[in-house]
Parts: sequence; structure tokens; C-alpha cells
Amino acid sequence: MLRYVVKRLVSYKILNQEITSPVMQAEKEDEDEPPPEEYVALSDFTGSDSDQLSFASGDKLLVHAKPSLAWWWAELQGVRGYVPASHLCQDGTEEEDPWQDEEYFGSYGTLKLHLEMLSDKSRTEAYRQVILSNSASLRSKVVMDLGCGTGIISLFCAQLAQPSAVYAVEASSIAEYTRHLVKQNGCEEVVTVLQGRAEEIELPEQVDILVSEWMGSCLLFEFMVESVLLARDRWLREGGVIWPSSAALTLVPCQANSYYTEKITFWEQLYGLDFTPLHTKASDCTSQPDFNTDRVTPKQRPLAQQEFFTKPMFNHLIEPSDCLAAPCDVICLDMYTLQVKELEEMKGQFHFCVEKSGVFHGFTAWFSVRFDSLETRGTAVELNTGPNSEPTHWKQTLFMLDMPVSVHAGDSISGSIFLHRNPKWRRHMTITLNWNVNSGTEEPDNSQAETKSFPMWR
Ligand SMILES: C[S@@+](CC[C@H](N)C(=O)[O-])C[C@H]1O[C@@H](n2cnc3c(N)ncnc32)[C@H](O)[C@@H]1O
Repeated sequence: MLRYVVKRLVSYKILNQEITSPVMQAEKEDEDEPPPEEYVALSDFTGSDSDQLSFASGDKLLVHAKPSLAWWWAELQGVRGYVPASHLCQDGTEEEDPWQDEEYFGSYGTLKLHLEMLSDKSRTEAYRQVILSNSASLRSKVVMDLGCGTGIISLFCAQLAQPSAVYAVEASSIAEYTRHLVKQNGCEEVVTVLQGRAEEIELPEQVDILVSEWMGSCLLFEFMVESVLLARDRWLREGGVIWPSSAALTLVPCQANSYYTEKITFWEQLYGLDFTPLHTKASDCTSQPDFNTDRVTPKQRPLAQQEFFTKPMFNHLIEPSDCLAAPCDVICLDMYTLQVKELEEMKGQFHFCVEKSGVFHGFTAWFSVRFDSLETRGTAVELNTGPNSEPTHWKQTLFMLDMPVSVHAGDSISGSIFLHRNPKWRRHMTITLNWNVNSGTEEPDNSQAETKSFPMWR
């Protein structure tokens, strides 16, 4: 579901935002300070630096300056500090829709995204294979296809199996065309297209199978999974089946030589001139805190790293040879038991044994989903979006470290990953990686724990 991401990037222009130092701004405020705006905290926040302000859900804060989209300069009970904008909303004023449904469903109302998804053979064939290999068990069953788009999964059901009914639910305006497609393919007796949000539509009966293609970049981005869980609790009969049945997010430490060269080494020699201050921490540069990351640190990050390595990179296709260790599943979801509230914060651990010497540039993430078989002794179908499978339109997601680290076979990289759903923008999240590189030699280990947060996208 990269399609929606790209649109967001363009519209937010996050990476190109103009940042004013709030220190400068705060000084200026004394002279001609505009009146502060009152905001209410949506959730608790504990500052991780001395210049950050901690607050509790429901606190009323005065916002004095908005130096970036992510971090504001605010006051609580006379104390001032930086606060994450995503944790605040304005009381009493009409807020933007936290689900951004107009834009989200607007983009699924066009053919562009459906063309991209239907062109993805690995993805679409995986769903086809699930229906085909379970066709006997699907006979006379009732199916709900949540977010049917052009109706491809519903049509597979009608074409390859004999369900008694398929309810194809779609909130975007593409649903009007889906009805024509169902008729055109002679499936109107079985497939009923219902236009509306899955959370709001009414079905005439409970369903035996709930199928959906809901996965986003890094599995959860877009959080369509929430709609699937709510539909499961409302419409799936007891003992019913959910496809995909489970999902996993996988991580690997990797090299990313060409991306690093393109964005960092590039500045070293330009037309016989030295542009290295753009990627090197220079002591004589004006100190400007980094407002783009999830934490404001007093550490100054070079401009190139700030601009290119703050957000993760979608559209990355990692070569298996660039994986420095065996990949590790860091988050595993059981779609039968997962609860909506668990989506707010998810944590996983990793421990990688470096298998070959190289440069550790970052981590690459991807996901896989599994569809349990309904047939006795049937085999599960897996859709894997990793580097050892056919590329999909999701590709993989690259998280660049600010500074590459040389690693050797026998070293280990261990740590944790933390997915924090944006309390305000419900389709977004921040991924925080904490890691430690330990040398495999007998020498004393001086390695330091590192941490970096990557907003996706707000
Ligand atoms: C990733 S697309 C999959 C489309 C189709 N199932 C396919 O495989 O080609 C997800 C679809 O779900 C729809 N959708 C997302 N959330 C929904 C919700 N809560 N209710 C109804 N439709 C939803 C979107 O508009 C979009 O068309």
C-alpha cells in the first residue's frame, strides 16, 4: 500500500519544510510574541531530554512556537519545553480528520492504485491460490471481502469456489465500478457489493470467512488492520476463518552502499570543490536542533543525514547479498486474538549474528502473511515480501543509521524495535530502533547503545 504513502509525502512536504530554530524563535517572542495557542494533550508524553516537556493526557498546554511539523515549543504550568505536535489537539476547534479518510478513500477511488496492486502478481496470485486451494471448503460458505477494491478477491471466490454469498465491502467510489465488474463477469448472483466503511455497513448475516488485503508498508502503516479487527469482532461467526490468519514483521541489518553513496558520498567532490560540511558534523555550524526526528537532541545532525535519513525509505529493494545476518521476525500477529488497543504500542526484540564483514548502514524491514488452510492436511499459503521472494509493490523499507558502522563476521547486533501509533494521525506511526553492536572478539567491548526514531510519516 505504498501508493497512499507517496501521496502523503508529496502533500506534507515534510522533508522540505523550513525549520527555524525555536531558540531563536523563543528569544524573538519576548519582543513581539504572538499570543500562545491553547492545546490539549491527547496522551501522556515523557520527555527524554532536558529540553522536552513531559505532560499527561488532558493537560492544557500553551503553544508559543511551531518551529517544525513534529516539534512545538510549549508551556505547562510556567515551564517551557519542546513537545511532540502529534500528541496535541486544539480544544473546541474543528480538527482535521485523524483518519484522513477523504484523501485516503479518494486515492482508492482512482484506478492508479488498483492498477499497481493488480499488477503485483505475487500479491494477487497469493490470494488466488488461497481461494483455489480451499475451494472445496468454501462451498456454501458466506464470505466477507473487506476493502474489496475492484472486487478481485470476491471474483476469485465466485469463479473458483462455490460460496453461498460474498459480501464485497468497499468505502471508496471504486465500488460503483466494482458492481459493473461483478455483473460483467456473471457473478452478481453470488457477489453483493456494499459501498461504505466496513465499520458502518450492515450485513444480513454473520460470515464464515473474513478475507482482506489490508497490509501496508512495514505491515501496519495505514492501520487498515483496525477495520479488519472490528469487522472480525462484529461479523465473523464463532469458529470462522480470517485470511490472512497471521502476519509477521521481519528485520535485518544491512548494507546500503549505493543509497549511501547517492545521498552522502555525493557531497565529497563536486566540480573540484569540497561540499563535505553538508554531511559532516561541523563544529562551526550554527547549532540547530533536529526537529524532524521523534526526539529533539542537543546533538547536531549534519544536514544530509537530517534530510535523507530521517524518514525510512520506501521502495527499497534489498539484495539478499546486502543482508549482514539472517533476518529475524520481530513482531508476530495472530489475527484471531489481536486486539485494537494492542496496535497502539508494539515491541519486538532482535539478536543478529553478523555472518560476513561489511558496512552496517541500517536495517531493512518487510512483512509476510500466512493464510491457514481449511482443508484437512492442506498447506498454508504464505505471501512474503522479503528479498528472497518475488518483489512485490510493497518492496522493502530501509531505515538508515546516521553513521555507518564497520562490522565483522562473528559480531552481534542486538536490540529492540518499538512501533508507536500516532495518537493523533491514526494511519501513521513512529518506529524506534535501539541497537548495540558487540564485537565478536575477546577485546573489551566499548560499544554504546544507539537509538533512532523514524516517523512514518507524521
Ligand atoms: C489494499 S486495497 C485492496 C483492494 C482489493 N481487495 C485488492 O486486493 O485489490 C484496500 C481497499 O480497502 C478499502 N478500505 C480500506 N479501509 C476500509 C474500510 N474501513 N471499509 C471499507 N473499505 C475500506 C480501500 O478503499 C481499498 O480499496
